[in-house]
Amino acid sequence: MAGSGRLALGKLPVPGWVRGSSPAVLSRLRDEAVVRPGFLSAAEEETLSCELEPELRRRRYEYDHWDAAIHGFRETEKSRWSEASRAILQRVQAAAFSPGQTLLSPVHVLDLEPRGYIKPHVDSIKFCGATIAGLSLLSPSVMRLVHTQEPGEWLELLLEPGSLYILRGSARYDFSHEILRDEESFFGARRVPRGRRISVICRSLPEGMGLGDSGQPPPAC
Ligand SMILES: O=C(O)CCC(=O)C(=O)O
Ligand SMILES: [Fe+2]
Ligand SMILES: [Mn+2]
Repeated sequence: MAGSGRLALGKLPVPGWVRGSSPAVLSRLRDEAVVRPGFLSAAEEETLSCELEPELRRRRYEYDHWDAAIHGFRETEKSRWSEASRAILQRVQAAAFSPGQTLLSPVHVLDLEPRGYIKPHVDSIKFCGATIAGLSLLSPSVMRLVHTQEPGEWLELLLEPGSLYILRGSARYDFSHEILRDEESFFGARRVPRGRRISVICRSLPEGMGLGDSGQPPPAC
């Protein structure tokens, strides 16, 4: 089965890009922490990175605020996209969100330098709804999810360039997520060397939250 990218774990087939603390956790989060490797074609990856590069290059990487979740990063909130990128984002929307969900309108773009990493956190429930979907570009990385009440329950997602991950429901609310720093970047025994990684993150609005009186979208998470 290894050749097909799936490992049999008990009766449950587990994709080769998800690891977990137990079959029970893997089974419970099967539809709530999802990775789709190769979601983007090589041409689509190129389209996004070429469009993002000039905007990101104008910014400086930020480091080590003592309480900050993200280290070695620059970011932007992007509302205007080329037609080709809009088509990609629409594919993300169709793959990750239900028709009833409204998306936060600027898309969050995060550029982590090779030494950059994201500490465990849960995205703000004030500003983000039940679903988070992210495209990864340039470098592979490992995203670890840990249950906030039961630290023995965890999941690791291998995020190759061109992959899409989706966190929803319990994986989004009850588990923290983090991107491992280079020194700790292993997927099981497999070393996943970190280079510069760009992520493009779409989020749903909290349920019942429209644009409000101001007509302005809420701030990003
Ligand atoms: O880079 C990612 O894919 C995740 C970023 C993240 O967790 C955040 O901005 O809250
Ligand atoms: Fe996050
Ligand atoms: Mn954030």
